[in-house]
Amino acid sequence: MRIAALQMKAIAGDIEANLARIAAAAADAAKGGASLLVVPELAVTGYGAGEATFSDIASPASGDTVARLSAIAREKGIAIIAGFAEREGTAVYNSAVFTDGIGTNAVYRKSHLYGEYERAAFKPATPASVLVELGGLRLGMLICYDVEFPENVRRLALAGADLVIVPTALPQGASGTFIASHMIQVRAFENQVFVAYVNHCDSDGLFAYAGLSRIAAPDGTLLAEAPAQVEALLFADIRPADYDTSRAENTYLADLDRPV
Ligand SMILES: NCCCCC(N)=O
Repeated sequence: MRIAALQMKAIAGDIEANLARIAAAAADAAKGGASLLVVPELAVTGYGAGEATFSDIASPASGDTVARLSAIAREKGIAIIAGFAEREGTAVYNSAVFTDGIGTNAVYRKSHLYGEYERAAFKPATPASVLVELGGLRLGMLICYDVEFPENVRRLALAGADLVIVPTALPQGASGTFIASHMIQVRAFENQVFVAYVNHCDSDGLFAYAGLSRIAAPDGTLLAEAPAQVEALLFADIRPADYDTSRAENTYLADLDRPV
């Protein structure tokens, strides 16, 4: 299955502009033969929108934001995973939705919020394995900081995920460069899964982002990577059978509970 990942300069607080950008990328991704388009953390609202704006424009899983993403997926003929601010009652979650546009929607809520900015705006969710099937593959979702906790990726791998999708808002800096340039490939290798790590680029007035989006294979190699500061649409062919040797040589999951 071919996937596409949009490293995106989102506009803080401008849902219309961000949805238009996502729709254009969905058209390009479908033309490129992709079955799935992934866009960054809070791509619909912009990561730097701020607590008050998140509260004002947050939308329930059954609401307008997911409906419009689903309509884009249906119109362009491609599934979409997108970060959005999700409202449930008085709570607002930092969420990501999978929609195939033809009836399947699945929402994942970020469990490991990063910094006071996020903790002031969002409610943390209990860590959970949200898996969806697409193109014969099992996709799991995490959001940015979640992936920096090995337990979260391991949980998805043990639940049967072939591919872990990570919408992200990784800031510029030495730590961000290390995480993007090293940690993501290790997460893929130590769990023998594919990992798609999809970041913002440039800045939104509040944050400057590292870019450096990438799609890593189970053997730790990169199938695609973006530069630091510009928008990019990445493509990768996800073929688990190509990594049977890696799985046979690196039996972490099988050996996890083997008696010592
Ligand atoms: N190293 C922590 C960066 C996490 C940023 C985020 N949006 O979760």
